[in-house]
Amino acid sequence: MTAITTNRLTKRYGGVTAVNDLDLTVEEGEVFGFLGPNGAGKSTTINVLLGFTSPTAGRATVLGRDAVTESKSVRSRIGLLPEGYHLYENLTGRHHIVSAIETKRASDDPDRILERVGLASDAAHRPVGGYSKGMAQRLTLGIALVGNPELLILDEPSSGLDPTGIKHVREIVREEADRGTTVFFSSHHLEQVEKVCDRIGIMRDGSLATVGDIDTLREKTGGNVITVTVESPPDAARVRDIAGVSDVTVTETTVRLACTPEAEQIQILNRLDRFTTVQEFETEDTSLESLFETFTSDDATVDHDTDDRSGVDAGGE
Ligand SMILES: Nc1ncnc2c1ncn2[C@@H]1O[C@H](COP(=O)(O)OP(=O)(O)OP(=O)(O)O)[C@@H](O)[C@H]1O
Repeated sequence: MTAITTNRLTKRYGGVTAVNDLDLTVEEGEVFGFLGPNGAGKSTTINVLLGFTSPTAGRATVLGRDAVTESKSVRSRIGLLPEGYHLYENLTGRHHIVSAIETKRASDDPDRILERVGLASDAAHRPVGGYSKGMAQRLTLGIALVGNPELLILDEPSSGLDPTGIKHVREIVREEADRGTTVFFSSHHLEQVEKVCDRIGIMRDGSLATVGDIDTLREKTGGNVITVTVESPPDAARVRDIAGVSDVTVTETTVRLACTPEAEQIQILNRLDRFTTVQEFETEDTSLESLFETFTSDDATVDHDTDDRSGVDAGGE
């Protein structure tokens, strides 16, 4: 079973199309990074998945149930960390966890959850009105973990967290994935996404611009960057003419070569060696940040053939 499937999902607000014909599939047990620039339609999609808003057209299925007509039963199986979760200032952190356990009719040990999210016992007994942003975020994550949810929907989970907290979120996400939980992780924190997600989908203007694991996306967008240490600077124009080189930056001691996806690195280095002496080289992977730019910049094109899984559940549409 897939954890999330949307088929031609569309949501319009008046003249604004927030989500446009979206086909998305998230497999059970995967950590899926849901990315996109501001206004791309991420929150609207999440709101449809949770049954908080109805689609204008199309369908969303979550944990095998219809997100609109069976939203209550869907929500009981989900752990949600929404952006800007409302906490009750006068209640303690522990009290929040206890009430979440009662509401979900779960049997969790509240202290175990507080310990998991790194809220030390004295903090857990203080009213949350005095919490820092990061402590409030840890508590919200704790609330999401109540009841061993089958699907965790995390909207900007690293918001307000210090580097230790950010690492801690990653560890919790991996632990949850290891016990079979599906994690739907929406974030602008690309470094965190790159470290924790199995697959990512990048939204743009309400549709998926691309989806896949990061290595596959790297292959699609092409190329690596090779930084070469050289004996003397070669003529940049001649280096630029080497087949497979898309961009060149020359300094006194280095040549930085952006290569096309199909380029043979060794041939490029051999050619470069004719214009200078290659001493050593290093290859860098394209960062998720530059992939994100590739798929969301104004001149980016939507990658139509990436999600081969979408068609399977889309009833052949
Ligand atoms: N309730 C609403 N009424 C009118 N327009 C809305 C509403 N909710 C969202 N929109 C519009 O839909 C589009 C998508 O918004 P959405 O909040 O889903 O984007 P997002 O990807 O979550 O952005 P961000 O990264 O800024 O949170 C935007 O143009 C937004 O203005």
